[in-house]
Amino acid sequence: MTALEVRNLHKRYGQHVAVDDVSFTVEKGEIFGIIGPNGAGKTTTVESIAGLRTPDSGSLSVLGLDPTKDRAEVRERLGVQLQESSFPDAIKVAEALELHSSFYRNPADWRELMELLGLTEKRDTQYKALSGGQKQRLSIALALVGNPEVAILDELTTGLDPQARRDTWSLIERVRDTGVTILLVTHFMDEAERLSDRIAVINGGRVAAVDTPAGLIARSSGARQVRFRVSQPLDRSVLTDLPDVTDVEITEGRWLVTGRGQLLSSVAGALARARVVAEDLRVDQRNLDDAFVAFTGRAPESPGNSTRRVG
Ligand SMILES: Nc1ncnc2c1ncn2[C@@H]1O[C@H](COP(=O)(O)OP(=O)(O)OP(=O)(O)O)[C@@H](O)[C@H]1O
Repeated sequence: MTALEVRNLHKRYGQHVAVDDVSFTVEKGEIFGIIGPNGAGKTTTVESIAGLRTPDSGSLSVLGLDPTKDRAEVRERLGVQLQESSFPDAIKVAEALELHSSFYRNPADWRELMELLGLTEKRDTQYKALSGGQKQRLSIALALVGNPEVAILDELTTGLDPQARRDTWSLIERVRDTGVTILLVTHFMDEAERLSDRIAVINGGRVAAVDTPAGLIARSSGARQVRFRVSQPLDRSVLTDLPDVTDVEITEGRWLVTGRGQLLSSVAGALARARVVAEDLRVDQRNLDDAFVAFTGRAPESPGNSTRRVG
């Protein structure tokens, strides 16, 4: 069953094309990640889905509804955590949650959410006195307080320290396990890889690829390398003859085999046939950072650049 459908979305600000042509479909119950460089059009895309921006062309469907026409119904069934939330400075944590829960027909238990997000001891603290991480956790709680069927989380864990990030990931997995569909915009490749069932890579206002994290990594990886020592003499041609192998270097008894495709299993099979044991075997591990570079031509923003400590 489809939860979200984006077809040929196009949005410009004046002469500047923010979203050129974006299409993807999110199934019910999925965590769908969106990654891409700064300014790629991620926020414009998700804010259009949330009905907060009006696209110039293309079509959007949220649980079968049109977010530009069926605003009230979409608001009821879709929760949004935006990059920058603005609240009155003097509002207290518990007041904000109670107030927002009153906007919905079938809200979640706001006290439970406050507890889940570690905000109970800050319940009487004013918004202006919260740390960056606490404000972030409050914005997640507010996205979930309406008991939404779909939640949009933009920069979910920006501003959280490593432990708080991991706790938030567990929380999001628990939310997904209750059947909520999650659209997750993130700059953190570890977060996208850990949480997403599928990921869209957006670059220059277009979808560069949509796949599972493993699929993106597999599609992006060019050369792979395997390193090992051999238990007994081995003829180099045993490996250079393999179709997946492009290069073999031997330095001081250490073998470095470069190749593509199923390199590790090809090499392991050839060594086994030659009755040679590979010792101290290492395989270069490709991850989503490599996929990001391959599909966008840029390195992902380093988490260290934007992570603040939770006060
Ligand atoms: N309200 C606006 N008016 C004018 N230009 C805008 C507006 N909002 C976004 N843009 C521009 O549109 C482009 C896409 O912005 P958007 O925020 O959607 O990208 P993004 O992928 O979410 O970026 P980031 O990762 O930095 O949040 C950017 O060049 C941005 O400067």
